[in-house]
Amino acid sequence: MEGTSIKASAKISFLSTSGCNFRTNFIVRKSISMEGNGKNNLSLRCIRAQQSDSSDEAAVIMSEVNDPEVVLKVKEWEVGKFQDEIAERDGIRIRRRPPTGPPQHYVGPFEFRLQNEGNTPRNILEEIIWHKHVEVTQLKERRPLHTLKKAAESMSGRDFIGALKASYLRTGLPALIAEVKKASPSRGVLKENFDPVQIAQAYEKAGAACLSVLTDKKYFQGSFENLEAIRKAGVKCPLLCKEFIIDAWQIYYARSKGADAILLIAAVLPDLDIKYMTKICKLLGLATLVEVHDEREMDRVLAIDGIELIGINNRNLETFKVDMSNTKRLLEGKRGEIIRQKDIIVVGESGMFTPDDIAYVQAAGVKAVLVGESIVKQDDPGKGIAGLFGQDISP
Ligand SMILES: O=P(O)(O)OC[C@@H](O)[C@@H](O)c1c[nH]c2ccccc12
Repeated sequence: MEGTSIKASAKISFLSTSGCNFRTNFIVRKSISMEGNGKNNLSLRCIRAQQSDSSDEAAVIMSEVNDPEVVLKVKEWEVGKFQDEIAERDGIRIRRRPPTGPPQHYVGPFEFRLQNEGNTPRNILEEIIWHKHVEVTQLKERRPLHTLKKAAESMSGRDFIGALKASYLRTGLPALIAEVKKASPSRGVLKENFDPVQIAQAYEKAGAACLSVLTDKKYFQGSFENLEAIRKAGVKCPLLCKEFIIDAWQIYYARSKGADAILLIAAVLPDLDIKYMTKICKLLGLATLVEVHDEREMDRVLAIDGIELIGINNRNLETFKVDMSNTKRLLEGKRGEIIRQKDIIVVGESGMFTPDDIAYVQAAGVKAVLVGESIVKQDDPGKGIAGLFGQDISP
């Protein structure tokens, strides 16, 4: 337990269960790295995957050993094991889980809190991701991938990117992805009497091309029930499931609840994850919005084949600072050229309140905007949209 500082004197240090896991993990990692990378015996590695990790993915990998898709799946499994190393190589600062175990330990009625550099999140995004990791691990136990897959594959989807393009052609203004957002960690509760279906219907009527529905409970007071309810209420706008995705399982889950698109955050996901998850989305007929915040993330995403939709977040998810010039900076010069060549649609995200804001990001090159706070806060979110654009954009 070297390097562990115990905050209060009454608190006791002990080796947590996760400490044991790490040791097991270490042994597994060692044996895998001895096999080299990439070209070694695939099935041997699959068997090892199954032996070392009783997860669903390993079972799926085993059942599809002869499928070319398996290569990617094994990669995904590897990403799980080598996550930190791969993430570091891609310049990712967000760690997927606390390196020294969760910060809280419950033993019977007692809570032990060990705090040290390793188990305290460095910023809000990291805190969200650590929480998501626990949440998804629990959800996956209740709904294994193979049962979920059937539900996801039986859903029919709407064309998210097509709707954005059609709206841009219709209005000559950036297509609106209107966000159904009750609260956020940076702004607190945005709307007290929050009726997600009513808001979604008002957005659609007022000219939104697509909707974004927050599904994270703890930090955004969203839910998958909201997503499902909006879909079932007959709203025709394609739906983006606004979730912190760290595991392919979540994509199938989102689809089974009615999503037409999902968000992948480049600050969180290594290239390998982005490639693999985009591939799954294509198989399921979902669009992928890949979110970047800085030049490095933009360059990583531009180097990945098959990306059709990139979001530039004006809000830094580590500090909450909003800076609209971010969109402009990331679209200047060579990057803008590549985006045009590849025919990628860029979505300006966050912190837009006025027609001037819209004009500013449109001049920078975006063809769509993702807006939550400024419209959801209005008594009539439909009127909020007209206010945001300075004109009625309803169809
Ligand atoms: O409410 P705003 O400032 O208009 O922002 C909307 C949207 O861009 C924001 O909610 C968002 C962008 N990327 C995210 C990733 C996770 C959670 C939320 C977000």
